[in-house]
Amino acid sequence: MTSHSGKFITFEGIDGAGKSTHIAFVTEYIRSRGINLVSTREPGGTPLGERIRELFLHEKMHLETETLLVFASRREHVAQVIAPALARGDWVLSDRFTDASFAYQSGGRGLDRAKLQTLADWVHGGLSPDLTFLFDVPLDVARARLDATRDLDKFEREQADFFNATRNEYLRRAAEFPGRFRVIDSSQTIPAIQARLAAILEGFVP
Ligand SMILES: Nc1ncnc2c1ncn2[C@@H]1O[C@H](COP(=O)(O)OP(=O)(O)O)[C@@H](O)[C@H]1O
Ligand SMILES: Cc1cn([C@H]2C[C@H](O)[C@@H](COP(=O)(O)OP(=O)(O)O)O2)c(=O)[nH]c1=O
Repeated sequence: MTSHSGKFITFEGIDGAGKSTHIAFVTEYIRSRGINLVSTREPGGTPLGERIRELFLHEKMHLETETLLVFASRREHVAQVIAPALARGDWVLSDRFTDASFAYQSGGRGLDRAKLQTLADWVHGGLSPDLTFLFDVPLDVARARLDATRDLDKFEREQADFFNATRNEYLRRAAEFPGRFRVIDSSQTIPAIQARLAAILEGFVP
């Protein structure tokens, strides 16, 4: 649906699903094919977006304020980073994009999906991911991995019901858009996951 020549790949999953671990592998895999790529993330990806990210992650606010902030960050990200990179023919790897807003703000928090769709139509400017990896894992596995590693942000401190609803919305989106989503069972070992990622990418890179 997009007119660019680069590819736009996004990475999604509940906190602790292993997204960061596997982005590194995919980045290396694509670079090794001689493709220029831009690695970025949301919320963030631009200097303004990174400032929004700090507010978004650490301040308490109304659900709709939170949603508007993340889409403001995304608008800047699309305009300054994603669209120009794709137009140059570079590939863009983004640690989260709009599916995260559906999963967290709608699935987890209960915002009306129609409002998110309106914002997405407004902010994307016709652009959409070509491929989305969803790292899917049961909540107890994700929590055990996170507890072992770091201080949690406000989303990571949420309760089990929130993360189960978030995960379910991701899976619902994956079923709705099977053409671009690849669901990865992240309870497997890292080498098993890498083998699956390589098999998917083999069919995707030129
Ligand atoms: N398949 C896996 N098996 C065991 N540990 C894993 C696996 N994937 C990730 N981890 C570990 O779990 C923790 C969280 O992974 P991370 O990639 O930071 O998750 P996310 O970015 O999705 O929050 C890290 O310590 C990481 O090494
Ligand atoms: C992009 C996005 C992220 N988030 C949340 C999910 C994560 O809990 C948090 C930051 O994501 P992330 O960068 O994946 O966190 P970390 O660096 O700790 O792995 O923001 C939303 O709630 N909505 C969104 O639209």
